[in-house]
Amino acid sequence: MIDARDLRKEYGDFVAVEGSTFSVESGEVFGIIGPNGAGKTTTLKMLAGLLEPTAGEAEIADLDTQTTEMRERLGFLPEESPLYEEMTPVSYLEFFADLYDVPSDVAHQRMHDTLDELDLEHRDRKLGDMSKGMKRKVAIARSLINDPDVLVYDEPASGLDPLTTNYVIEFTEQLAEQGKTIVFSAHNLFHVESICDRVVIMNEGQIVARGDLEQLQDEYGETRYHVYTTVDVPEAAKENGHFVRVVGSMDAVEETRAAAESAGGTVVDIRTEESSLEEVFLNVAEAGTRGTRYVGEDAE
Ligand SMILES: Nc1ncnc2c1ncn2[C@@H]1O[C@H](COP(=O)(O)OP(=O)(O)OP(=O)(O)O)[C@@H](O)[C@H]1O
Repeated sequence: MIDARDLRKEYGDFVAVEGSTFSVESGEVFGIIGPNGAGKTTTLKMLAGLLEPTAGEAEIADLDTQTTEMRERLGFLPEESPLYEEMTPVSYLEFFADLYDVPSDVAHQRMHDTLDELDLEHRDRKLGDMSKGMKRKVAIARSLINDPDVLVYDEPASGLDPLTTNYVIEFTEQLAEQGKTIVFSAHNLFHVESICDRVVIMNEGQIVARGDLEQLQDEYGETRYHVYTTVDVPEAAKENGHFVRVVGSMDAVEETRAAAESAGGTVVDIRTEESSLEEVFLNVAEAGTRGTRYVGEDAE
């Protein structure tokens, strides 16, 4: 559904995004994560046709992202979405429906259905008088007014309280269940982990790791084994009437078993724990940065 090939964006002599190649299948939820300044917003804006790549190209459903036809099939939610303060949610959404030539009866039904799902009241209140969470919901409704197949969401839950954040993340998940293809960036890796099928990790303008969570865990994470014993063993903690020692290898599991048996006890349970996306991310970030970021500098 989405094909990005060798995307590059330069601002003057600064390279914000370099050699970004990835594809997103129809119906997939695809996460772009990375530290501040990694190039996530720049990538998303190139996908949404709002920024022209310096080199490379992106296509959505075989349409170049710089074309109007493609933009009509896409819903973009910017990280910051300034809304027209004097408008109400209804007049604002009507305005955008008009831009997309959505017939007004269809637009009304659609906007109220979306606002119902988002639980947004006070639809005739001025946007300037609304809370940040309410404004975000209106911005989300705007991204859906043309009933797009593809959604590009930049930090959909940025700056929202935990309750509204959950609402927005669950809503995004529902959109995926309805068959929308979603590309989004987020700093909260727990959210990414909970709804993304695949992820790319960006650092300093480049994709430095990619895959589904299992692949990323295999490559950059570690398995921890929680070994439960009936007797105390070195480095064990007491837990619910047993002792538990957390180790990082099967050899250490066997050592723990031997220690328990020599103290007259046994191993009663072994549970495995995989790295979270957050740990994977930190491991990838620690693995190093690329060092050069300016046009003309030799890559290291
Ligand atoms: N218009 C611009 N002119 C010059 N540099 C820019 C411009 N827009 C972005 N940059 C730079 O490009 C780099 C990537 O920015 P981008 O906004 O894509 O990062 P990001 O990963 O989305 O960061 P964040 O997580 O902080 O939102 C940053 O170093 C930023 O300062």
